Amino acid sequence: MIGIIGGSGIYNIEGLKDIHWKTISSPFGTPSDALLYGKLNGEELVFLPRHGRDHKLSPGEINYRANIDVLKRAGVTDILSVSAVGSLKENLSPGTFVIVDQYIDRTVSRERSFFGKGCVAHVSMAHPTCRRLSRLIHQAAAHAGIGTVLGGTYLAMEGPQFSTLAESEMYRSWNCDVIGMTNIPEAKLAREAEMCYASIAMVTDYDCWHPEHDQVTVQQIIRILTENALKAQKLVKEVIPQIHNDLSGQSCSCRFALENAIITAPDNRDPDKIRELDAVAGRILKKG
Ligand SMILES: CSC[C@H]1O[C@H](OP(=O)(O)O)[C@H](O)[C@@H]1O
Ligand SMILES: Nc1ncnc2[nH]cnc12
Repeated sequence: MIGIIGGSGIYNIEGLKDIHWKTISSPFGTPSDALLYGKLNGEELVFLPRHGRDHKLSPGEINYRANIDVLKRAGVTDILSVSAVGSLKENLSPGTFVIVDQYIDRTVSRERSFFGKGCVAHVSMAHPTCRRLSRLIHQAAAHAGIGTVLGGTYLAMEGPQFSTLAESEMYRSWNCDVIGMTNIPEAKLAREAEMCYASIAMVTDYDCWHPEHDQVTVQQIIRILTENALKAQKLVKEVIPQIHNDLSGQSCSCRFALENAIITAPDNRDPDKIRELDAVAGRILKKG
């Protein structure tokens, strides 16, 4: 099952048929919204608006753990994240789609793990997005005549305020490509939940560092997103069947991320914590 997390400006999936909203509860609290189930060209998917349907949650208020947990409970194996980002590179102009492959985490006040307090785990984040899914998106986009940049480092900032000029310059000196506020902890939690996660970052602005461009504003972001909405929807439509048909997903390493990650011995694990982890870590915990 494919799950799409829609960011700013993406509050539905066009052409989705047989739709219904379903509220799924999570031991990790309240997710951003109910899940929208539907079929796109006959293939079932679920959609979750990251900030809620009415965009009422700021990046730091989103319950990322609950979001990933309910997607896992819905049977989602592959997550496509769609996000608005600022550009930190001259050549990544507004309108460019970047398929993110690295993150630098500068967020400060978010729950970033399902584990701890009774069951400790350490997963690898060396390659934080799914390379298989990312390649499928890149190929499907090319097939649809949509140019995408395969690979790019996303600087995850806390927000909700945009960066200062000094911060923006510092992130540029770190060779980051794009900047946003939401992909972390989402990508970390998807990895802990053994789900494939890929991120389509749509460049909407040059943040505040570019001498020939005004500082970023929400109005500017929405204008660029509206201009690119069709392209994003087309890309999603193109890639869904490719993901469905890719049988190699079943053996993708993302799906086994917890294989050697839990350090707390079975006898020492807190039963309440284990119950909380029933969906995200069910596969591995059943093994004992
Ligand atoms: C409305 S602009 C800032 C906002 O947009 C991005 O969110 P998302 O990744 O959900 O598209 C950015 O990270 C900020 O949260
Ligand atoms: N410049 C920017 N900084 C952080 N998040 C963003 N989302 C879109 N543009 C952004």
